[in-house]
Amino acid sequence: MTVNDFLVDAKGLHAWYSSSHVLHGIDIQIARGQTVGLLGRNGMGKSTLIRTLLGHVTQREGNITLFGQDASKFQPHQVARLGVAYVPEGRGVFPNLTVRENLLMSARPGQDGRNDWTYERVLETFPRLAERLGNMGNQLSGGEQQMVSIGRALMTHPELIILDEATEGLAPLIVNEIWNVISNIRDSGIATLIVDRDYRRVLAHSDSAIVLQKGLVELSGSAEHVASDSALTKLLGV
Ligand SMILES: Nc1ncnc2c1ncn2[C@@H]1O[C@H](COP(=O)(O)OP(=O)(O)OP(=O)(O)O)[C@@H](O)[C@H]1O
Repeated sequence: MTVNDFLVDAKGLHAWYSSSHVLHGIDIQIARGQTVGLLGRNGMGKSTLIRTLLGHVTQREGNITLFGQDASKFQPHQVARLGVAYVPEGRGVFPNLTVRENLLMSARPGQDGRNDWTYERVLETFPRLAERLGNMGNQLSGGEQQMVSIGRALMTHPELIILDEATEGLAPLIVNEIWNVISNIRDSGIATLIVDRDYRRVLAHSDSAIVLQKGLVELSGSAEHVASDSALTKLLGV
């Protein structure tokens, strides 16, 4: 694999919130089309790692290469422009825009002109949304908001989608639907970084995984390797 095959190649990442040192030298790589699971107990630094890669955490050190470019000092809009879509914890749906407006607001073709995730395809993928196109964001259930958020991300034709706790607090049937969509995304060749509490499902849907403990990578490798490591359950506190 050549260097350019990595969409994300970050080395020695440190991050702080004021004087609180949260990431202590993390390496993470995501190859084109690859799904990477990011695991760790609460407060171990998963969201901070994501927000550091995206440029939201400004007190940071280390080297971040995104799509072959030095992005160590990039701001969030520069990262988004490269083709990185972020589905944040809490979903980020606009409450006073309709489902239709939420989906269409940021739609754009991919870097290479790719336009396969059309509005129609998103509605086929999430039939529930097709029934609620005129509803406001704040009239949607948590699951529907999550679907809007993922649909909107797909309509930006990203090379990489980052899903932070996409199934958090959702009913089991909706959780299954979201995981099916995650499989479809993977099959369609979009790289994905997934954070989710259900570590078994994360590992079943990932090519590789990294497990954080107190801002450091304690375990990493292929999903099979991580799943079979006897340290895993202890690191996750399960
Ligand atoms: N905005 C912030 N200001 C100060 N400290 C923060 C902030 N966000 C997170 N932290 C702290 O940074 C550490 C890492 O938090 P982070 O949210 O990255 O963990 P996480 O692994 O994503 O856990 P969770 O699943 O609970 O979100 C924690 O100690 C947390 O309290």
